[in-house]
Amino acid sequence: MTIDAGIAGFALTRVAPAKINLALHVVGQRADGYHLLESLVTFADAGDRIGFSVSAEDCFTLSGRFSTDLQEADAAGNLVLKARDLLRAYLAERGIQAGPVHLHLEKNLPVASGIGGGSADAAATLLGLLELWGVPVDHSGLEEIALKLGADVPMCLEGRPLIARGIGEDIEPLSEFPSFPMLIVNPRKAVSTPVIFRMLTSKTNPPLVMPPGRRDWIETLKGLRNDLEPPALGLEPEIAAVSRALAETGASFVRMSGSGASCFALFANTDARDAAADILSTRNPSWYVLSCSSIGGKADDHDRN
Ligand SMILES: C[C@](O)(CO)[C@H](O)COP(=O)(O)OP(=O)(O)OC[C@H]1O[C@@H](n2ccc(N)nc2=O)[C@H](O)[C@@H]1O
Ligand SMILES: Nc1ncnc2c1ncn2[C@@H]1O[C@H](COP(=O)(O)OP(=O)(O)OP(=O)(O)O)[C@@H](O)[C@H]1O
Repeated sequence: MTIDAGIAGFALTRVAPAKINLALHVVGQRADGYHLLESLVTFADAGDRIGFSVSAEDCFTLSGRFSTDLQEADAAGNLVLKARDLLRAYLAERGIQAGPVHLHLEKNLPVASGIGGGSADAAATLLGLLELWGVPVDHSGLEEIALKLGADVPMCLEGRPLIARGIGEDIEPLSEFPSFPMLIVNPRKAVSTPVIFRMLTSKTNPPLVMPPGRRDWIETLKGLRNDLEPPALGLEPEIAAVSRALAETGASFVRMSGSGASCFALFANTDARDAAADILSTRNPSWYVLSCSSIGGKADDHDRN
């Protein structure tokens, strides 16, 4: 694994979008220790990028603002390479030989930050390799590979608003969820997902209930929770500062995503989001601030700019 110039010149590129848990209810625990969740999820229109080219031999290169945070890790532990190897093994079992590839990861999302960067990379790698290799894999086969890579990978394959249940594999698309101007802010403190799950005091919390009929989505979100927020706040108090700073910008809605420490804010329009991004970046130069929009299902009447 080497750090190199970048993603230009690849045969194919794919964005691996940041995942946002708009709400995350922990409703039980399986015998193997994994937690049962009910999560309302959307995705940003920004994230990591992955480049794909056919090559004489397999290779993996990295660039991007957060690439050095992954350099330390064993290259074989990178979810991009795990996804390549699992897909190749799945195809080999079915008599399909998948040739060597050069994969490039432009790591733009902070690592271990609750926005599923590694899971998004794994999902984008699966989808990109299928296209590069020109091989057919049915949806259930792909979901089976995805779940082996991580509980968040099946939802990242979907990449659109959805409700996830089970440990994340039971997915119901939410076509009516709109796009929102959004900020994602991380205090640059890595938070370990298994540690936060272990810190949970209650494993059986009230379920995620969606009100019937036409919804005010912001009011709906306010009635839901992220059950991982209290333990994450206990471990990393700066999450409270991020959340407070976002709320003070006048955002319509603020919450922590996943196991933290990233928080997100939804805004009524792009002007309000851009003004908030300027203020937060100036006052907190060490924080990671991503100005983007969430990807909508169908209806999209929230950005009145
Ligand atoms: C917090 C979330 O990001 C919400 O979407 C996910 O539940 C975590 O998904 P992920 O990072 O892809 O999780 P994995 O890589 O599969 O698991 C990491 C660790 O998190 C814990 N884990 C994860 C998912 C889950 N439903 N219950 C768990 O208890 C387990 O200790 C597991 O060993
Ligand atoms: N391509 C990758 N990008 C990010 N992390 C990776 C990658 N490959 C392996 N990892 C490892 O996976 C762990 C989780 O990283 P990730 O950034 O996906 O966390 P996260 O955003 O908290 O995920 P989630 O929201 O799914 O819990 C890190 O400790 C990191 O070392």
